[in-house]
Amino acid sequence: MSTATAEKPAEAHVFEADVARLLHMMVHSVYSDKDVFLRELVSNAADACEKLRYEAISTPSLLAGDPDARIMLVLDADNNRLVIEDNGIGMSRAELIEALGTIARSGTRAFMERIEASKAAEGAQLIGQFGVGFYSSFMVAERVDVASRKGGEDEAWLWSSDGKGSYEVRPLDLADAPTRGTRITLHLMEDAKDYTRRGKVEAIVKQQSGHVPVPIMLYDKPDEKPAQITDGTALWTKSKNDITKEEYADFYHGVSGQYDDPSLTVHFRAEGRHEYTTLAFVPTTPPFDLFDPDRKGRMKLYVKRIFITDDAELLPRYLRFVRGLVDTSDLPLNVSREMIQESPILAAIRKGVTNRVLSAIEKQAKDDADAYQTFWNNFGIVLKEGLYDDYERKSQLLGLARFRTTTSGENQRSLADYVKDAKPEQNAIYYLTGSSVEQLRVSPQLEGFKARGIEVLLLADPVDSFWVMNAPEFEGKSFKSVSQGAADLAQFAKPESAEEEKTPEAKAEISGFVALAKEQLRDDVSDVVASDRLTESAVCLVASESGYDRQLEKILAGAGQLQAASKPVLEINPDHILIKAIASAGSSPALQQDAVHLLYDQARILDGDKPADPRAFAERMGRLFEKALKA
Ligand SMILES: Nc1ncnc2c1ncn2[C@@H]1O[C@H](COP(=O)(O)OP(=O)(O)OP(=O)(O)O)[C@@H](O)[C@H]1O
Repeated sequence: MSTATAEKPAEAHVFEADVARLLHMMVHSVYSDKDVFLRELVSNAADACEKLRYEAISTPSLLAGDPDARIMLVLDADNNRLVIEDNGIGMSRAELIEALGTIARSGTRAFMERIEASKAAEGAQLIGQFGVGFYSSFMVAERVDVASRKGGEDEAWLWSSDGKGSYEVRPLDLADAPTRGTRITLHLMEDAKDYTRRGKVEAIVKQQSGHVPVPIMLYDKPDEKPAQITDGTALWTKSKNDITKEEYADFYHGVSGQYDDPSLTVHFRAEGRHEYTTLAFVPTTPPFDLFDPDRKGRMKLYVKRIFITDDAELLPRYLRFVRGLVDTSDLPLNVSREMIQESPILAAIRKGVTNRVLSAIEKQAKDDADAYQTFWNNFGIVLKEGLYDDYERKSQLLGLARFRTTTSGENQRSLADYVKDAKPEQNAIYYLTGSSVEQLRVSPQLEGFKARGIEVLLLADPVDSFWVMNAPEFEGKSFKSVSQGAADLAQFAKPESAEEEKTPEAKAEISGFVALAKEQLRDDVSDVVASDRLTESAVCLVASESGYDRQLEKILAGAGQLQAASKPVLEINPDHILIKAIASAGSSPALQQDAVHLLYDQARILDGDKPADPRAFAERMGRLFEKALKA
């Protein structure tokens, strides 16, 4: 019996504003690679088949007489149409409206900003990554009809749109709908007629979607017999030796939605206590969502080749740039959310996969320094989160870390390099944190270290301030900030141009100066000390031995997480000409006082801060200029 197509009129809906904007952009931007629409539709069709397989575990009747998943591509050159049909889960009326009228994903706005600013090629890559796949069909079609019947239901619906702001949904006669699943008919634009050519479609599908785990059938014409063009064998189940580099790359494109080639491929089968297969890739270019606040990984969990979830956190967050999957036969197919979180089997799998991925990265570091450097430039900042997060693997991760240092120039050095070149008497790894390497390089705190030839790590990523606090020793050496506490430089031989002994008068003048500075700056600093840290600059600020590192304090204050900032210590260079001159200017106390405050402000500016009181700073400068110019 026919459904009530005639009785129920089509309902008109307007696209959610974001969808309308997105569609406008898709249609009006000239992407170099329109072929991606096919990859997106085939991938949705495959997902729908996987969802059905999953649902059928608890409700076998859903498969009713048609148990084998398939995707059908029908070429219809006479009518200028291309049809993509699957016998998967299908969509109800509400699901059609929800899935094809809105954009559920949170990253959409960011996507649109990126796509508006992007070049053609990048735009095409972004489509897949942001999960706006279906809408890409409007790049080639002037009208798209989606006929769908949800598994187990006895009604079917037709969604239809020209992509220009609105769409219609109406009931569909069951005879005109797939028995189960979704049929998408693309009414191709004049310049997209080529997508009815067998050669073209077959080549694109094999290249882009050759490894989707559902067989794909191609019909040359609507009523002809189909040919199977891909066999639906999951690539990861094949032996490594039977897989070419290109096949891995194709698979990676599909699983990641990225268009670059993987820089590392990790494929292994674990046997023994737990059985699972992992196929994981490290991208060459960083995925756009690397710094999403949720820091979620994108590894997919399969059980016996059935897709279960991409939310199983199969790798620690600091490896969230890795894309791929784990397929295990050790979990039941109806594994629940709670089970995913608590399963000891998954915990063991997580550990195993993490170890394998890290060893592959370690191997690359050892065997191919250039490739590893690129890896580190892309992902080092994320991997370093593990130095903070992953207690067990801190030492291993320290071994992988690379740093800019006072001696590295534009290169980066490992801690093993650092330790190898350290002074024999040196028992610490010195570092300085800040907001940019350029600023750190000219920091006065480094002078005494540079003068004595002691290398200092320059740490400019925000995460650096956190992990160094609890970093374990590396090859017997602990981490020590050069901007905190005493500089412990006395143990190292002084440079050749060391100062001669000071006269008692000179010593008295310096102590007088220190006393004056303490008195004048008592509200700003916790102490004023003469030190051997400086060789060129007159002053610098350091954190007290017991307080937070200066940079960490700034980060915490910026995030509103600091109750009360601690006062820094002002260190002075007793050999500096300016200090000597001010110290001996006892006959002009007003000038001396101004100079002390200006020195303090100078130290703040060198630290990347503003003067403590900009107005007072300007006035003091003014007085000093006046005096100097009148003299
Ligand atoms: N053939 C289909 N069968 C069933 N549902 C589908 C089909 N095609 C699309 N959908 C539904 O429409 C939604 C939107 O699809 P779209 O391609 O725009 O994004 P997505 O598939 O969610 O994201 P991504 O492309 O990143 O996987 C899907 O999540 C799915 O619920």
